[in-house]
Amino acid sequence: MLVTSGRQLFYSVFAILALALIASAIAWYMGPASQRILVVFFVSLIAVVAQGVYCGNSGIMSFGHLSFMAIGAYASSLLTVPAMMKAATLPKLPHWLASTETSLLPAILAALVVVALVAIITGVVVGKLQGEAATIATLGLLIIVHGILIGWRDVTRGSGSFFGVPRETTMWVAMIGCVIALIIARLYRDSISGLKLRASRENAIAAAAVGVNIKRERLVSWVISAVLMGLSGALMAHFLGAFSPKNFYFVDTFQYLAMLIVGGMTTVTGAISGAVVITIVTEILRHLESGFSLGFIEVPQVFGTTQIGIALLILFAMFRKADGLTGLKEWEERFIKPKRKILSGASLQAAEPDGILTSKGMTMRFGGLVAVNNVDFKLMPGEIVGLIGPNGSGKTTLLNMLSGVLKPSEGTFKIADTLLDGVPSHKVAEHGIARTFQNIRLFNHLSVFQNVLVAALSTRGGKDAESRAQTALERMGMSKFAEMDAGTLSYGDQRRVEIARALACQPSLLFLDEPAAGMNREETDALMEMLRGLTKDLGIGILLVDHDLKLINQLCDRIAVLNEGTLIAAGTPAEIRKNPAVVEAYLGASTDQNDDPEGNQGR
Ligand SMILES: Nc1ncnc2c1ncn2[C@@H]1O[C@H](COP(=O)(O)OP(=O)(O)OP(=O)(O)O)[C@@H](O)[C@H]1O
Repeated sequence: MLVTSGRQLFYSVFAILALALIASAIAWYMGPASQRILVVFFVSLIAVVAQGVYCGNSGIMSFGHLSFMAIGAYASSLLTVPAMMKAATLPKLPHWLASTETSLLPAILAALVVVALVAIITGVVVGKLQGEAATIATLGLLIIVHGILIGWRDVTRGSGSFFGVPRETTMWVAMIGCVIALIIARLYRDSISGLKLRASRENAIAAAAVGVNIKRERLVSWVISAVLMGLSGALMAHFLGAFSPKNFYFVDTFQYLAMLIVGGMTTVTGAISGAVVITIVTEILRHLESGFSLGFIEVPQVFGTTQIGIALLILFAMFRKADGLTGLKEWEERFIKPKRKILSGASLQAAEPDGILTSKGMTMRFGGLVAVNNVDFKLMPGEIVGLIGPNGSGKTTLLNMLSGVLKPSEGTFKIADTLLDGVPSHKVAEHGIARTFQNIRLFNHLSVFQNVLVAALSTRGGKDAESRAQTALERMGMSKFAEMDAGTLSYGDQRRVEIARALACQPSLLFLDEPAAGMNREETDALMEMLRGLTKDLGIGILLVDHDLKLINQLCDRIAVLNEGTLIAAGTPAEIRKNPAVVEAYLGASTDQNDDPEGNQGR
């Protein structure tokens, strides 16, 4: 399923086809030299867009993707090189491989299967790592595969040239391959998997909290990008006719990444723009590299002019256009407004009305600091419980444990009879717990609608996702902002969108971490009404952390008080107001609670 407007996709695919055909027609008219440049451009563009599928959507830079290009090149060439040639140049090949001689298409398909298998294995390993560690692992992959290619002489001819490959990548073959790759990359970006991955790139903790299985989505994009990379390698091999491991190492990695960075990592538009700019600059600099005359002065030959020029271009892009020349949006997302069908309102009723949360002995230690100490706690659907305490008393840490963001040092918690301690955040979300964050964690560069849709798609098996997303936005009064980027909204609206995103999960229990922060009194009162509605109409149980004691007192059925990580009191608002331990710890011993029955001091 695709999650973008059909209109936008139609224009995108149409533009890809039109551009490819126009470029091919011009090159065909201009002759063989132009056609050769265009073949290299098309094949390079496949590699760039392939890297974008992983790097752009996941936000993790990969230095290792040329390994897949190499595997695609060698695997397909081993199948297409004539048997007689193989007998002469690779005498130690296994018999079945030495005698196999296929045409280009089956060879490519077989090579892509090999690439996909290697990608699945390496993807599982790389997927265990985060951020820079994952990037370094991809660098390791590049070096390992390069080493294998050099060492496996019987199959690859080592560091020597692998020659005799039929030159079957014509301009039209390269064009078809490129168009297929671009369309796959574009469709992937707006597939359910692509959207979830982009959400995790924006904010991994929030994505997991709404049910996104980030490891799985990264693996999917890794495999798709590897297969496209393999296609690029196979086509490159059958264009060059001869190649060696150094064609798939650092220099070309740098070249393709430069195209991606300069154009814009996250879009197909960016990949195309980057490939065009770098190809033109490379062609110009290559001509200048051997020296040139300015009329009055002779500029001598300078080796490395091309690489230096591209590096300067990257620096320029980093300083002036950090998101690349085309930014974070596809061209059609900027110019063509999506049309959404209004779907009949899906119910956001608590999906597990008997999903009672019970925790026992919850403890969290950060080194020597006990942030939460042996806390027992209960929350039922349909009730609102306030969690209060001075700054640093452990409220957010408790919420983080109960939502799977942090693994408790000790203690257990369960929903109904299902034990959840140690369960990752995305699985906790599937059991009916949704949350918002103290420091707003929206997917800033996704639209408001996409923010909420990700949550709906990732929970309840994705059933009625669009309809749930629309209903959640309506309930929070945010429908009017649906197509705006979430990061551009005011603070208060961002908090409302975060609650709408949590509601789209159709939770039984909702944790709100300081939802009224940044709101004025009027907005806070409206929020209070809205939260009451959630418990009454939908039967959702709310755990509310806030320093606004007026809000807590007026809204909550029960209040739990933490001090220095320990639960010091629990009871009705009236009981808590009279509790001397609370007054002592929370309001300060000198404060007479009767002076302020609304308890506004803690704000
Ligand atoms: N990831 C972490 N690593 C180390 N210490 C942490 C971490 N998270 C929280 N702490 C510490 O644990 C204690 C409890 O922090 P927590 O944020 O849970 O308190 P809080 O009651 O939510 O505070 P506030 O009301 O200011 O939000 C603090 O001393 C804090 O510095």
